[in-house]
Amino acid sequence: MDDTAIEVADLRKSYGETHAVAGIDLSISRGEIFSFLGPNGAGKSTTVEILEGFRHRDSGTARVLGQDPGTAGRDWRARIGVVWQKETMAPKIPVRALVRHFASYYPSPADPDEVVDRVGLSEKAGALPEVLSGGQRRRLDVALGIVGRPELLFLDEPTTGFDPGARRDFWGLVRNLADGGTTIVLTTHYLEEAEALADRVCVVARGRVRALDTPADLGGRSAARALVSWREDGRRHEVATEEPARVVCEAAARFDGEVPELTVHRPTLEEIYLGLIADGAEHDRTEVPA
Ligand SMILES: Nc1ncnc2c1ncn2[C@@H]1O[C@H](COP(=O)(O)OP(=O)(O)OP(=O)(O)O)[C@@H](O)[C@H]1O
Repeated sequence: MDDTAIEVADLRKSYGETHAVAGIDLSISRGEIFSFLGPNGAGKSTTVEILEGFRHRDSGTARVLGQDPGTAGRDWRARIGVVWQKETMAPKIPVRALVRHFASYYPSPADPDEVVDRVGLSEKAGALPEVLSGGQRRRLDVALGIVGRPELLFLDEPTTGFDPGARRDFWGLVRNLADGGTTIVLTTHYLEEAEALADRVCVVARGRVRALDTPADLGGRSAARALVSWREDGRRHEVATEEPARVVCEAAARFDGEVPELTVHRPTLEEIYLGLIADGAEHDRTEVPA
């Protein structure tokens, strides 16, 4: 079997004068958790909807599970799960019955009861969707997205409205799915979610890929200097260094033990991300003079 789940080259889509997707190239491996990050209006949803086969591209090539999403048929669609950014329209059917109903659309679905349990809705299995809380409603969307046992699962801001515990449970669920071989394409605005889950993150801004790498290496993060800071002689000292361990050891030797108010700071994914977005804005300004 081909190891590539998604391959796109020079993907483009405009709405009138808005170049929502302005030439995107990327490749996603089977079993990978791949995360899109980017500011509002960056072109993430448009890209993902083209890959899901719900939006037509203007130009470029796209292969998703070996087929062109613009022309692929029902068999292909049954291999894909989607959790939309907006709530799925749910009829007045209780949670468990609804998940069972959705399961009946797929050739080899998961056990609906197990799915309800996996998303943490067992206690609400008999409730109508309309009485669920925002976070519970979102979990129902996730249940409907995974009940067909998709090979490829698109999650568009899946944890909006989740409390911190539910978010961590959800991360566990996504990791389990990926361990079982499901390819996951996650769009999120939560940097910690991308960091916790993604094998690789793709920063998109103004319809283009700004950076694509592992969370640890994105934008040169792992090679970036650390900031070591401590209190000595009544004032704060700060050293930006590629060798934080050496700086800490030297300080520890001087103090013969604990170093007062010692901190070692490495750039967070959020700091790297904000830098990439700012760099991109500069780049765009030089490309398109006001
Ligand atoms: N149906 C549409 N008609 C016209 N313009 C659209 C349409 N859909 C999206 N756009 C525009 O295309 C650009 C990219 O939108 P898109 O929804 O892909 O961004 P996004 O990165 O998913 O944003 P967000 O993080 O806010 O969901 C935006 O400028 C948006 O206004």
